Formats: sequence, C-alpha cells, structure tokens
Amino acid sequence: MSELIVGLAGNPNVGKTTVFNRLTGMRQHVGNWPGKTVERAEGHFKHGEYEYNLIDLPGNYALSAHSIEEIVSRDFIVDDDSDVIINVVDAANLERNLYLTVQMMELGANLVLALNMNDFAKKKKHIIDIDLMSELLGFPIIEINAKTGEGIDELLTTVEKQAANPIDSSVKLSYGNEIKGHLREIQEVIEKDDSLMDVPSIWTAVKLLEKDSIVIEKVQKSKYSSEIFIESDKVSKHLYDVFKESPEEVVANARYAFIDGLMAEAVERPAVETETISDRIDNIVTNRILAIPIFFILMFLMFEVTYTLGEPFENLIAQFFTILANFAAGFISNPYLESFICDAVIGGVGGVLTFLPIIIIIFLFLSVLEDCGYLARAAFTLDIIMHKLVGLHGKAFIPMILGFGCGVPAIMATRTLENEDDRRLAMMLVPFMSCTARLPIYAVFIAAFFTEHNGLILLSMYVLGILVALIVAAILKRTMFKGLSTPFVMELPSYKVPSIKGVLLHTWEKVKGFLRKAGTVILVCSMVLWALSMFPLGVKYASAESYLGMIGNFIAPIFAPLGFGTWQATVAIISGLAAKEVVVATFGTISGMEGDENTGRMNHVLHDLFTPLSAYAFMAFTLLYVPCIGTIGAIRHETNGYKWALTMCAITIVTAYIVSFLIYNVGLFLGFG
Ligand SMILES: Nc1nc2c(ncn2[C@@H]2O[C@H](COP(=O)(O)OP(=O)(O)OP(=O)(O)O)[C@@H](O)[C@H]2O)c(=O)[nH]1
Ligand SMILES: [Mg+2]
Repeated sequence: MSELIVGLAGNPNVGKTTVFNRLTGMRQHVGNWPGKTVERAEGHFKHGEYEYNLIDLPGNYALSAHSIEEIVSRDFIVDDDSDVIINVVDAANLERNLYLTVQMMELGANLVLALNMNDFAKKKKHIIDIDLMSELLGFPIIEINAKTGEGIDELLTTVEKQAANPIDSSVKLSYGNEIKGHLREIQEVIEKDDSLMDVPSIWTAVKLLEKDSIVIEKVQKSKYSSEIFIESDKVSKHLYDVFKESPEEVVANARYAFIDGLMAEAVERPAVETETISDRIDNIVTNRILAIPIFFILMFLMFEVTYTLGEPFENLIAQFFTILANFAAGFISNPYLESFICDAVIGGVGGVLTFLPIIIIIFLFLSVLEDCGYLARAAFTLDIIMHKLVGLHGKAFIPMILGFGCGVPAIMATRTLENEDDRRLAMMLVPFMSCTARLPIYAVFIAAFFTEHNGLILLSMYVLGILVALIVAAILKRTMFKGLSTPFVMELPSYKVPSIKGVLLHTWEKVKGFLRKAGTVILVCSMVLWALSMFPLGVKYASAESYLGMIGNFIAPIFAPLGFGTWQATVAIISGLAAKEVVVATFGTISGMEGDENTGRMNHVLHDLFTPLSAYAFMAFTLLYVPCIGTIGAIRHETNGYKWALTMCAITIVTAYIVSFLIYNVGLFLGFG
C-alpha cells in the first residue's frame, strides 16, 4: 500500500469539512457559516491500494501572511510533503473562489479542483464548461456533491492519477506581458539561490511585491538577498509609475484579470443574475428595520418553546431522582454514606442533570439556526447597528454568537479575525455571551421566582449578555484597543435546509460534553462541597457552622451590596468557577435530597436566601463573572500566555460586580425589593 498525503483547501463554507467527514468517517464540525474549521484536522482512510492521510484545512480567501489560518494553509502547501491538494470550490461563486486557486497555482501546488455546490450554480443558471476550464488551468476538475457523495469516487481516482504524475500548476498562470516580464526579472535573481527554490520563484517574486513579511524574512537569509531586494524594489517602483497603484493592487488586479479571462471563456451566466430564494429571504431577514425585531422574536420563540417542551420532561427527571434518593435512603443504614449518596451525588449531580431536557432542546434550536445559515445573518444583523457605535467588526459577532453554545469553540473561532487587536477584543467579549452551562442556573431561579414570565426572563439574560458585551467593547475600543479595525465585507452563506443527521450530530456532541462534565467536574465539586458541609463532625449538615459555611461567611460581605451576601450564594459563586453548572450543584448539595421532592426543596432554600430582585442580580452576576476554567484555558492557549486570560478575568469580575450592583440598587430604588 502506498501512502498519500492530501490536503483539502478552499474558501470558507464551501464544503471542505463535509468532504472530509464523508471520506474519513470523522465528525469534524460542519456548519453553515464561514470560518468553522480553524485548526487543521487530520484523518485516515483507504481507497483502492492507497492509504490516505487527509488534512482538512481552514477556509481562506487568500494566502497572505495576515491571519493565522492563512499561514496554516500555506505552510501546509509549502512545507509538508503533500502529494495532492484538493481545492474545493463553490461553483455558484466561482469567481471569488478562484482567487485562492490562483494563489495556490503561484505556489505550484499539485492541484485537483473539486467543483462543489453545483445545485446552487444550477439554480443561478451558471453553465460551466468543465473540460475547457480544466484545460485552461492545467489540472483536472471533478464535479462533486459533498452532501450526497456524488463524484467523490471519481475525485479520489483523479487524485491518485495526479499523485503519480505531479504537475507544477504555476505554469499556466499568466499575468499579462508587462507584469510577467517584471516578475521574470525578480525571478531570475531568486533562481540563483537554490535554497529559495523549494517554492516556484514566481511565488517568491509576487510575495515580495506584496511585502509579505514571512517571505521577506526568508529572503533576508539568502546570500543574494541584497540583489533580490534591489530588483524587487526597482520593479515595485516601476509598477507604481506605470499603473499608479501599489504593487499589491497591481498583483491583485493581475489575478482578477486572469480569472476574468477564464470565466469569460468557460462559464456561461445569465445577463441578469436570477434572484434566488435565499436572496428573497435575505431581503426581509437582513432588512435594516426588520432585522433586529426578527432576531429577538426568533430568540424569544426559541426560549418559549424550550420551556413549554422541556418542563414536563424536567419534572419527570426530578421525580426519578427523588424516588432514587428515597430508595437509596431505605437501603443504606450508615447516615454518612446515606447523606453522601443522597446529598452529594443525587442532590448535586442529579440537580444539574434535571435540566438536560431544556439543554437538549436549546442545542437543537441552535444547531438548526446554525446549519440553515441564520446564525451568520444574526451576526450580520447586529453588525448593521453596532459597527459605528462600537467600532467592532461584524466578523467579531460570529464568535460571540457561537458563545451562546460554548465559550471554548467561540474563543477558537476568533481566529478568523485578521487584526490581532480585534481578535483579543473579541476574546474579552465572548465570556459575556450566555453559554449553555449557565442555563441550569437560570432554570433553577426562574422556576423559583419567575414562573410567569419564564421565556421573557430567559431572553433578558441573553440580551443582557449582548448589551454588556457591546458596552464593554465600546469602552475597551476607546481605551485598551485603540487601533483601527481592518475593513471587511461580511459575506453571507446561502440558506440551506439543515440535514437531520447534521443537526442530531451537533446536538449529541454538545450533550455528550454536558454529560461528561456531570460525571467529572460536577461530581467532584459536589463531593468536595458535601465534605465541607458535613465537617467538622457534629455540626448540622450544611449549616453556617460547617467548614463550607465558615468559608462562605468570611467572603460573603463582599456580595452584600449586590443583594446576596449569604454564605450559600458566596460558596455557589466560588464553586461555579470550575464550571457554571456547579452553581446549581452547590444549591442542590446544600439543600440535600431527603424527604421533599427535588425542585420543591431547592425552591424552598432559594426563597430563604433570595428575593426576586436579588435572585435576578445573582443570575446577572453568574452570567457575567469569570467564565469556566475551560474558557480561561482557551484564551491562554490562543494568546500563548496568561496576560490576556487574566485581563479577561479582571474585566469580567469588575463588570459583573458593577452590573449586579446596578440591578439590585436601581431595583431597590424603584421599589422592586
Ligand atoms: N446544497 C449543498 N450544500 C452543501 C454541499 N456541500 C456542502 N454543503 C453544506 O455547506 C455547508 C458548509 O459545509 P462545510 O463542510 O462546513 O464547509 P467548510 O468548507 O469546511 O467551511 P469552513 O470550515 O468554514 O472553511 C454545510 O451546511 C454543508 O451541509 C453541496 O454540494 N450542496
Ligand atoms: Mg471546515
């Protein structure tokens, strides 16, 4: 068996990961918005006599040195010994997609083009002459449908042929005589140095004109460096004199000219583009006036439906745990063991698991919204109003909206932001978005205090998170991150009917994560909390005299101005640092399970500790304060250090304190106490 190393490259949201998952049987994240894959994923499979090592690369529009993902992709093409690069292309947006193809040709990549999304191209009445185009480009083009698997087998056979006879795809590139001649002048000096010839000289020449920092650094090491720089400076100056444009623009225009020529030869398009259903829906959904109300109505409906559907199941699970606790209590004679099983395990972990149904339903909703393409529009919608106000890029909202699911992938998704400052700013904001781990907290408090307006109160938490994030962004943008954002036009993916399998898979992955947490972090925390509530020996379980009570009482005065200066609330907040669900597990452990029905018992305890107003302030605090360890770790990892992780912790704590203080005190003033 021979081994083949194959990379999947292309623009964002063209179906690369769909192809990858189909071939490898893996379950990398597929979704309908640009920029899902931020790290390369690797998978293995066999086809015929070949053993494939397939690498799913992040989506790119270009191969510049501006953003991490672009560097990841081009390093792969340059450094790794890949045999073939499959360039997945959206047939309905061929022109834009080919811009990347052309840059891979500059790199001389051994390419096979996989023409995907043909269903959309057909709807737009684009007719592509595949044979002609393949001849013009100099490498094979295969029509595929990543979703159904059509053409995939042919794609693989072609890849195998191409691996046996690799080509230098830079050969067929032509940038017009003027530019070609000048590039040639630079190329000749470059070609003197063998150490620079691991990539085609045209790539190095073009990148020098584009002032690519990484290529410049590499050339500096060459013994011909001064000669090369003199030549490229000379050409840059000359191009400017001739075209009155910067060399970067000249190069970009040359690429587009090549693509235009290609399109004119090989693609037939209607004179007036037909308006697709997607366009028609967008006219309404992203309409200046309607967009925001539609966004909130959709969110509100989502929460209402979640509650209505989830509640009966929630009660069932709660009853199950009560029966289980009573059953266990009847069996176990040792009072300590009984308390451990009933209070720590069933009270703590069971208390959190009760909310599994609403978590599943919310995840289902989010997955559908994501896969159909609405989530990307929601980001766009918020962009319309906030760009000027906050000075933050529309693209930054995608990670933020992802934060509704979980902070960790949301932090990873900030990689799509080109400007480092924008990226760090987005990382500071993601923790304010209400992730699903906060849901059990809201659920418990809403059940205890706000049953009449459950959907509305829940919506208000999400909106509070967004509002606070925007205000904090506006402040940070004027103090810490003064740099200008790079302008960027956000492109919208076309609407797609989400596949049931995809949605179920997404939901299951997330639910699995939640269950895993219940069995690990939440269980361990519940056990520690139980032990601290039990000892020193002889005190009443979970009383102020227990160790837990003593620790809580020591810190509680800090929270008194926010309306919840009790030791129980304090301990819940501290233990919530491990995972936000643990806040609920804490109340569960403290209130125990014996006797009363689960939620009833917890309600009782909560009513002793909170008023509706202080409960709301507490919910706001748990929404906004330091996110879980996982998110802090993700920021540390993404920024290579503790500085930004700690900055984020400081920002979130201060913000949470101020906001909760305002809610409680303004509330008191208005007579809500
Ligand atoms: N209609 C249609 N949809 C497709 C086709 N191929 C993929 N999709 C859908 O397109 C969306 C994007 O697919 P992904 O595989 O995540 O795209 P990607 O290229 O990996 O995107 P990034 O990771 O963001 O770069 C998903 O909703 C897929 O289900 C196709 O041929 N036709
Ligand atoms: Mg992908």
